[in-house]
Amino acid sequence: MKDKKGRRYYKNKNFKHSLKHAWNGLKTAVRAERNMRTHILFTGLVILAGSFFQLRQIEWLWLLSAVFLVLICELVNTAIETIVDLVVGDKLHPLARDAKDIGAAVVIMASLFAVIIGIVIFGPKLWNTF
Ligand SMILES: Nc1ncnc2c1ncn2[C@@H]1O[C@H](COP(=O)(O)OP(=O)(O)OP(=O)(O)O)[C@@H](O)[C@H]1O
Repeated sequence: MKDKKGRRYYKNKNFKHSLKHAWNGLKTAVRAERNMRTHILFTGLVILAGSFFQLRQIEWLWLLSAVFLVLICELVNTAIETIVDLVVGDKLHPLARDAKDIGAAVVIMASLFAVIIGIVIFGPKLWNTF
């Protein structure tokens, strides 16, 4: 569907529109995906722990990169799942399974990276504290 100027009618008109739709996408993902809510909870806990241990700037950079990578991958995974469900509906298909499994693997890889970063940063601090 196009408007009089030949543009798709649902195309974002300006940055504010783009931002509004991105915010809606974030809300949809948080509402629909329990994993997304878990990642957000962990992000909050990690930020609290970072403040408690008064991390250095470089430690904050690694930590925030890791937790944001997990959130980004979970959003991409949710988008993949949504597209797969749109295409196949209730039908089972090996390619649908593969697409979803690979999407899940993306999140697992990012989570593994975040766990390693967490151990490297907090491991010695916890060891010295307790
Ligand atoms: N249409 C399908 N055809 C074949 N296998 C499917 C299909 N939909 C889902 N599966 C299989 O079931 C698994 C779970 O699918 P589901 O849509 O419930 O993902 P999910 O539990 O929301 O994933 P995540 O834990 O990453 O959020 C997929 O990883 C895939 O192996």
